[in-house]
Amino acid sequence: MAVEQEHLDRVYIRLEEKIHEAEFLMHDAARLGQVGTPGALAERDAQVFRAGVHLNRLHAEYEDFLFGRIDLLYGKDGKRGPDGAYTSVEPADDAVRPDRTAEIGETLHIGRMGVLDEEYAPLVIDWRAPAAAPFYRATPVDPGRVVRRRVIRSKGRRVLGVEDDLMRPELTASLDGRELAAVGDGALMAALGRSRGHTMRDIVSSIQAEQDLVVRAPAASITYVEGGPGTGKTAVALHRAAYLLYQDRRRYAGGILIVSPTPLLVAYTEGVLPSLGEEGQVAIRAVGSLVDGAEATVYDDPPVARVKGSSRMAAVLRKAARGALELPPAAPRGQLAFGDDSDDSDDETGAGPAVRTDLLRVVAFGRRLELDAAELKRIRGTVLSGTAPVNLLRPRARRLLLDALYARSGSAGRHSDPELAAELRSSFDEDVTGEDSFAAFLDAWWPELTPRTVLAAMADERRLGRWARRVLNPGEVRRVARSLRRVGRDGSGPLSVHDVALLDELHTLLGTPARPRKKREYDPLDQLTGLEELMPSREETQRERAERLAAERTEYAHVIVDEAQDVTPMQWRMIGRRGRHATWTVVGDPAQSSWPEPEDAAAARDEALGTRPRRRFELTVNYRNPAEIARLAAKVLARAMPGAQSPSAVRSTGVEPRFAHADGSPGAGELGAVVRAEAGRLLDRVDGTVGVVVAMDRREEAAGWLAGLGDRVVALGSLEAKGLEYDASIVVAPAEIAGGGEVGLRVLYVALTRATRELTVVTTAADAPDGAGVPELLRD
Ligand SMILES: Nc1ncnc2c1ncn2[C@@H]1O[C@H](COP(=O)(O)OP(=O)(O)OP(=O)(O)O)[C@@H](O)[C@H]1O
Repeated sequence: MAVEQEHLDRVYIRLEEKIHEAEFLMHDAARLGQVGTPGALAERDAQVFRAGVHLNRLHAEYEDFLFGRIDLLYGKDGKRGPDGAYTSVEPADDAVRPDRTAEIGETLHIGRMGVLDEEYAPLVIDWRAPAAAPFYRATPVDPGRVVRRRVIRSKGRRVLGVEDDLMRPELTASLDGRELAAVGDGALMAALGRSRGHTMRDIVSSIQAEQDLVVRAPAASITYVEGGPGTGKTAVALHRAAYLLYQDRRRYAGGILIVSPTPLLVAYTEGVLPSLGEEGQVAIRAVGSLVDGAEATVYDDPPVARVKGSSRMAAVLRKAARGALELPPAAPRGQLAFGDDSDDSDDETGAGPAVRTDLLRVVAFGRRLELDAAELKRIRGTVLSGTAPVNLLRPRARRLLLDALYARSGSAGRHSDPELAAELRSSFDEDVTGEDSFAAFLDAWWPELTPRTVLAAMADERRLGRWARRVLNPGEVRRVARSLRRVGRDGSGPLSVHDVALLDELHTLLGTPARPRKKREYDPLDQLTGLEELMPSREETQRERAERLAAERTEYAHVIVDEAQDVTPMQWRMIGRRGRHATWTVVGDPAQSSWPEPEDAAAARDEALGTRPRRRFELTVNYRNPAEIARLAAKVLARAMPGAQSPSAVRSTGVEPRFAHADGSPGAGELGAVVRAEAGRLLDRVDGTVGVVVAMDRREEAAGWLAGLGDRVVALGSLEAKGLEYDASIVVAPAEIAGGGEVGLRVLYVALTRATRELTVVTTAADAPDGAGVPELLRD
C-alpha cells in the first residue's frame, strides 16, 4: 500500500499541475480576446473550448483516479506506443528463464485518464488505451505478458487497499531485485458486494474478459450482445461508448446515441461515466423521449401497446398522413412546428371561420373562376400519387390548382409566342395568388399537417377505421382510437411511449416544410466582427453547450440500443432513422422480453440495422444476483422459455429468498400492510436501496403503502423495473405480474432478478402458495 500511495501522490501532484495549466490557458485566452481581430477571436474560442473540456474532465475524473496496475514481462519487440508503453502482447522468447524465474520488464498503472510525467513517461494509462487492455483481458489461461494484476482501491488521495491476482502463479518473478508478491483476494468480489445507490457505478476497475471483448470490439459493423439478467450488458454498453469516443474522437464527433427503455434507467445510468457527457457527443435517451418536444408520460395497456407497436401501424399511418388532408376545416390544425410548440404562439391555430374546401372560387382577369368538388378531388389525387412527404407536396398542389384555374380562364391559347404566353400566365398567377381567398382556401384544403394533429385525428374511431381498413380489425381500431382520446383535439395531451414512435413515423410521412429562417435578435456587435458566431455565449456552460449540441442532432455515428428485446417494430423504425449511416451496438436478452411478437420485431430490427455484418457476443456470468436469488429466478425462466440457459451467478450470500403471505385478513394480513412490514425489515438489513415491484396497475397504491419509509425504498411497476437494481427487492403478487401469459412470465423473470442481496416475495391467494409459502409459479 505504501508503494501505491507513493505513486498516487505523484499522480495527484501532476494532476494539480495540469489543472493549473488548463486554468492558465483559459485566462490567457481571455487576454487573446482583447486583441479583437477575427483570427484571434477564433483561436481564443477554440482554446477556451479545449481548455474547458480538459478542465472539466480533470475535475470529473478526479476522484478514485487510479485503480489498477499490471506488471508485465518484457515484450517480443522493443516497440512502444504513443502512451510510452510497450506494444507487444506476447512475451519475448527469453522472458521466462528455464528455471521459471523472470524479470518484470514493465509496470503500468491504469486510471481514468492518461497522465504523463515531466519526462513524458506514462504515470497513468487511460483505461481505454490499447496498453490497458491486458489489465482486463489477461486470465491465468491466457495471461499474455501479465504476471500480476492489481486493483487499487482509493478514496480521494488515499490508497485504501490493494487486491492482486497472479496470472502466472507458476513463475517466480522479480521486480527491482525483489520477489513479486500477491496481496488480497480478488477485486471483483469486493466490487459486487458493495451496496447500491440511486445511480449506477462504473466498472472500469473490474471489467471482465468476456465483457472487455465487447467493450473493445471494432466498430466497423454491428456488435450484437446477448446475456441474461445482471451479466453487465448495460454496463458494457456504456463503457463501450466511452471506449469508442476515446479511440476515435473525430469519427464519433457525429454523436453516439444510447437508447434506453425507460426514463428511470436513463436516470440510473446517466452519470456512470463522466467522460461520456463532456463534449455533447453522447446522448442517453429513453425510447419515449427520442422525439424532441415529445415526452412519453403514460403507459398503454398491453393490448393497445401491441397494436401501436406493430409494424402494421406503418401502413395505417401512411393512409392517415394523406387522409388527414380531408379533415373538416373546423378541426384544429395548428401550425405547430413538429416537436416545437414554443415559438409559434403568434401563428393561426386554424380555429377561425371555416373555409369551404369543396369549392374554390376566385376572381382573375376580371372573371369569376371556380373549381368544383370533383375537380378538386382529381387534383388532390394527382398530387398524392407521388411519394413525397405530404407537407412538401403543397407547392405542387398549389401549382396544379393554378393550372386548372388558368385552363378555366380561357387565356391559355391566347398567345402563340411562348414569351408572351409565359408573361400572361405569370400575371394570372399573381392575380390569383394575391387574393386572400385563394390563400385561405389553400390553407384549408392543403393544410400544413403536424404529427400531433394527425395523431389526434386518429382518435375518431370511424375515421381511424377508414385509414386502417384491412390492416387492423374493428376491435383493434376501437382500442387504439380510444387510447388516443387522451392526446386531445390538438394533440397536446399526454403521450405514451408507443405514441412517440407513431409521431416520429408521421414526421417522416409529413415532412417539415421549409420555413423562412427566424430573424435573430439584433446585436450591434454582429455587424462589426461576426462575433456572435465565433463566441460561445459567456453564460453557456460546458454542460449546456454539450446538451445543446446533443439536442440539435438527429442522426448519429453510433447507436447503442439497450434492452433491445423490448423494442417494438415501430420503435425500431424510429431508432433506425437516427442511425442510417451508423455503426451499432445492440444489447438485450430475449428471455426478458415484454414484447409479444418477436418475429415482427426481428424483421423491423434487421431493416433498421441493414445488411452490415454482425459480430455476436454472449455474456454468461450474472454479477448482480447472488446464487440464491438466481436459482429462484431460473424456475420462472424454465417456464417462460423452456431450455434457455440462465447465467451463472458469481457469488452467494447464504440468504435464501423469503416468502411472506398476505391472506387478506384485516390489519397485518392485508397486502399493503404486509409489503410495508417487509420493506421496513429489508431497510434494516441493507444499507442501500429497496425496490418494491408490483403489477403496473398497482403502482400508485404501492407508493401509498410505502409512504414515510424514506427515499431508500421505491415502488415501481413491473415494466419500469427493467434494467434497474436494488440491494433488496420485494416482488409483490407474482401471479398478478405474470398475468397468465408467456410475456407476463418474462416480465416476472425481470422482476425477480433486480436484487443484489436479498429478495422477498409477497404472495396473495391467487399465487396459491404451498406449505412453505412458495407460490405456484416459483415451484419446480
Ligand atoms: N465486471 C464487473 N465488475 C463489477 N460489477 C459488474 C461487472 N459487470 C457487471 N457488474 C455489475 O452487475 C450489475 C448488473 O449489470 P448490468 O445492469 O449492466 O446488467 P444487465 O445485463 O444490463 O442486466 P439486465 O439484463 O437485468 O438489465 C451492475 O451493478 C453492474 O455494475
